[in-house]
Amino acid sequence: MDVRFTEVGYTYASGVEAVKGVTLEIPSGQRLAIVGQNGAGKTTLVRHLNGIFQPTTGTVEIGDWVTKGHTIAELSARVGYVFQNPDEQLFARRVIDDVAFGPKNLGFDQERADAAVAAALEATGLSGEAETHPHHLSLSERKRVALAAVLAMETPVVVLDEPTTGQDERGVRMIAAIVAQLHSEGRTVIAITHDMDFCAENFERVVAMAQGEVQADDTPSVVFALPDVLEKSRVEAPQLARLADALGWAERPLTIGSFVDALPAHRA
Ligand SMILES: Nc1ncnc2c1ncn2[C@@H]1O[C@H](COP(=O)(O)OP(=O)(O)OP(=O)(O)O)[C@@H](O)[C@H]1O
Repeated sequence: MDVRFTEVGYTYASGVEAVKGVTLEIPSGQRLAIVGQNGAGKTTLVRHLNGIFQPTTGTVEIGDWVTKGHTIAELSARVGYVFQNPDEQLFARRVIDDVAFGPKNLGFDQERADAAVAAALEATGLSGEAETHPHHLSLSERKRVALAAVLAMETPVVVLDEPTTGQDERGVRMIAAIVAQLHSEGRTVIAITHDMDFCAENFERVVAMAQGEVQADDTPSVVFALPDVLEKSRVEAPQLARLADALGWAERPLTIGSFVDALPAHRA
């Protein structure tokens, strides 16, 4: 399902203008990463997608719905939103109840709900924790419970706010596999991330933000080669690009695959 921000502005009651005139058209099935320094307006922007925020100016559309005409409950059938902090999202005494809440609420029949919950627990590596109290899990596991709770809702749009923060290598790989799976199912994935390696490996489009505005909007190869944008958004290029730079290479591979491909040309 496609998503459209048109000239979106958002000003907090405090007077902080957190988002200024953002226009983005995100086609169905795209994987889009939003990057930028703390306070750039990333979270404020994506919170418009599930109706938590309504734009002060402009419009936000999810498929054929303008968010202003729909409740948060209605929007939750189209947009699954995984909070940066799982403790803002989880409330049940057992992992399985947190994950089953969304499908039940959306009116899935029992068979579909059970299958969706089992698949979400499996994808997040939590099948063995179904009966556990979320508070007995680590923060990184609770983040995966929050992710599972959204996956189980099978929404056409999935928003991930800092999905890899606090995850170990295995957790990051699990999340990358989930992004790939969502993509293969034609679902739209929008993620905020500070992890540029994760961004370069898993997303075909990067929006860099600073001070509430879009500074660049292109493929990772283009955005990570714009020094002014990186500086203004306080973003560093992925590690492999910095390694290539340090080695004196002209090209800037962003992923392990492209680095390996470039290697033979540099063997003396
Ligand atoms: N509840 C709020 N009330 C007033 N101002 C806020 C509120 N939440 C955020 N802001 C301000 O809005 C601006 C954008 O913040 P936002 O959290 O959207 O940025 P961000 O890019 O998501 O940052 P981070 O990477 O830290 O999550 C900042 O100046 C922030 O201080």
